[in-house]
Amino acid sequence: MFQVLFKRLPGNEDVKLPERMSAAAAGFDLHAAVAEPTTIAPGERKLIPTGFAMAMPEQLEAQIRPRSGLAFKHGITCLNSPGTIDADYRGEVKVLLINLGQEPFVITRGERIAQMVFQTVPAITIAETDELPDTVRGAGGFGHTGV
Ligand SMILES: O=c1ccn([C@H]2C[C@H](O)[C@@H](COP(=O)(O)OP(=O)(O)OP(=O)(O)O)O2)c(=O)[nH]1
Ligand SMILES: [Mg+2]
Repeated sequence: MFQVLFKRLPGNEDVKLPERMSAAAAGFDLHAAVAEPTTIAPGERKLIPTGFAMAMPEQLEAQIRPRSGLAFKHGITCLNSPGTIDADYRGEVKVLLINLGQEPFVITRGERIAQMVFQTVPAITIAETDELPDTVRGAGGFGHTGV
């Protein structure tokens, strides 16, 4: 079990912190902390504030992913999906949305705009070498096994 800390940023007492909408949901829904209704025009991207900052153990990262309902119904998705929240980031979590639909989309304060999924990050060390271990695949890739 990992403990994650959420800190509301000033002026956002009315905006819900990330929450699971079902007991075993993988994603914690993120709420928009826009001051006023914000329109994303077709093809436009906007960075949407969430009103909180966070701290998690360094074995974790958090991924910001789209909500499938918004994607399906309105073409709203995360441009940098999945967005990466580093364990040492203490700034406001923001969601980079893009409207791939045909209609303008209006985001209202408190609306659930994306979801955040936690993942463990393996501890690794890096070493430089002149020789890599052989494999059957070798350098084959990009469809070399056929379709
Ligand atoms: O959807 C996102 C993606 C990133 N971030 C924050 C947290 C993350 O830790 C930081 C940096 O993100 P990233 O590493 O993806 O961006 P970068 O362009 O490499 O910026 P930096 O040079 O600050 O790492 O920005 C968000 O709030 N939302
Ligand atoms: Mg980075």
